[in-house]
Amino acid sequence: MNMLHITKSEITKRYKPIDSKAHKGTQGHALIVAGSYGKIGAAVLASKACLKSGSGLVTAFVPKCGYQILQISNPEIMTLTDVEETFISNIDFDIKPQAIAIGPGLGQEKITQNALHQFFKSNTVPLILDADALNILSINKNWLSLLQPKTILTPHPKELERLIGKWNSDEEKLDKTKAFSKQYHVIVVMKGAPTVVIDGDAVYKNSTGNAALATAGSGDVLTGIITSLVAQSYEPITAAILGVYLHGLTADIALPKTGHHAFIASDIINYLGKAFLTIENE
Ligand SMILES: NC(=O)C1=CN([C@@H]2O[C@H](COP(=O)(O)OP(=O)(O)OC[C@H]3O[C@@H](n4cnc5c(N)ncnc54)[C@H](O)[C@@H]3O)[C@@H](O)[C@H]2O)[C@@H](O)CC1
Ligand SMILES: Nc1ncnc2c1ncn2[C@@H]1O[C@H](COP(=O)(O)OP(=O)(O)O)[C@@H](O)[C@H]1O
Ligand SMILES: [Mg+2]
Repeated sequence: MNMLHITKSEITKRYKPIDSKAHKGTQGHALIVAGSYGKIGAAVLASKACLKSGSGLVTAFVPKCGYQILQISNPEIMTLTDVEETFISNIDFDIKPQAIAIGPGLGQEKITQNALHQFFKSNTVPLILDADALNILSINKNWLSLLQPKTILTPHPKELERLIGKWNSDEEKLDKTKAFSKQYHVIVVMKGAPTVVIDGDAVYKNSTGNAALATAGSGDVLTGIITSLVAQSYEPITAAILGVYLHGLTADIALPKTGHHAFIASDIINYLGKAFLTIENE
């Protein structure tokens, strides 16, 4: 099988140090479309992880109820709001991001589903889809053909099952995911222990991470990391591989200090700097 282990040496080959002449305008602008009433935290986590992974500018697009939460919890992040108070109804903005994430905490209101449909019909910006964006696609499977090639999907096992149906073995799960990836020309980040990234017949198995990551919001953070790397002009497949490696590495570095129990999704964000330094110092 065409399976590559995502080891430190594979990562150092792909990592691009930040240019000494970089400025916020060259470090990529990422847009995070996320959150609904009660789940604005998902938007906070994803957008903060995005900023802390190197994007020069990050904008969060949230329902109106998320405005103050975003601005107070993350002063470095710009915030755009939907016309609706508690959910997103129309993905409309006048910025030019280099990568867009949609999904964490989004909810599945019918109006939100329609907003996604309209967006998919016209969008040409590299896209990362997670959580409710995946659940919405699962109940509207004919919209999958609207996605641009190399769109990144980051399902956990339940979200993957909603997309591709049940499997009876790991082999069948892999085969079905490869077939799905080929049919829609998308990259699938099969989250789990370990996370496996699928791009058609190419399979990349991650080598970092531990059970400390089994905590609310850790997937929202991964979405932010991968989106940041795409905004910084990494190829989508490289962003996916590097993103899952860094995400897992934060937990490996933190574990001796935090233990499994007390590690939370915000700690992934706190340890991102140390994870990047591990790669840079190779
Ligand atoms: N602070 C926040 O605002 C948070 C918001 N979140 C959002 O909440 C929404 C619901 O997400 P959920 O993922 O909780 O709901 P889902 O219904 O999609 O997934 C939960 C189900 O998936 C199963 N599952 C998850 N990971 C699994 C694994 N590794 N192996 C086997 N089964 C697995 C669980 O047992 C459960 O049955 C999403 O929009 C998500 O982004 C969550 O990320 C948690 C934090
Ligand atoms: N036992 C584990 N070992 C390694 N990684 C794990 C483990 N449990 C969870 N993770 C990682 O944590 C993340 C969980 O994502 P997800 O279920 O979407 O969380 P949430 O929706 O709460 O943000 C994934 O990246 C997954 O690979
Ligand atoms: Mg999730």
